[in-house]
Amino acid sequence: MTQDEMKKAAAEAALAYVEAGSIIGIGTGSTANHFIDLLAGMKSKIEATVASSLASAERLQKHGIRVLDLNEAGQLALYVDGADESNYQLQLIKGGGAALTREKIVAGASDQFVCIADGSKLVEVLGQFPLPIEVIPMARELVAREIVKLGGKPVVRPNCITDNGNLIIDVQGLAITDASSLESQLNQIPGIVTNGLFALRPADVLILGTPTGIQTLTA
Ligand SMILES: O=C[C@H](O)[C@H](O)[C@H](O)COP(=O)(O)O
Repeated sequence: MTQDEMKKAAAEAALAYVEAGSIIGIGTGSTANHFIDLLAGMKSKIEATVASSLASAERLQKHGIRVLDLNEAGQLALYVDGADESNYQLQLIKGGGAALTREKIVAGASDQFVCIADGSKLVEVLGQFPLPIEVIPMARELVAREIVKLGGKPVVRPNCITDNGNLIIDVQGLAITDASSLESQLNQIPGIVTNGLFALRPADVLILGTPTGIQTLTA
């Protein structure tokens, strides 16, 4: 089974969490794209979606799935999205596709967060994947200096402007043993819009596609 087939298997398993008549929050990335494509097969059963990126909104609309602004939709029952890493507490690193801020907003507006990924994303300690941080452009150098003080190596992601018009700084070299504290600490630095740690609001369910089948972890 390829990595992409495992992503697709996880996305398929997440369909079981979709309740008829509901509005569903939709993440971003290759795994979320599988979920969107599969959701198209049951689009008449749901009311609408809220997308965490312009790319996901476009893909949903191409399938004829209704996309609402979050402000119109209110509290959502379910959010389905991928991740770059998860630990066993279902704390995540996200933002490899630069959509972390909108993803965190939609996850925060959802009662249940079902994360879908291939098995390689499950790790003991977060931080092998560089931590993405969305930064307002004028604060780039300030934020980079503060990250160095925290022991990280900041790398501005080339040719990347987020849907919100900001930069992404990827932070290498962090072994993240207290993800909640680091998430809060980073968000205190002026110019950081948000960081890619989803620890204060982790996933509720993690569905992993593995070579031997689906593995489901719950918080
Ligand atoms: O910004 C992008 C998101 O956080 C994605 O959910 C994450 O990068 C995982 O992407 P993929 O499903 O392509 O591995």
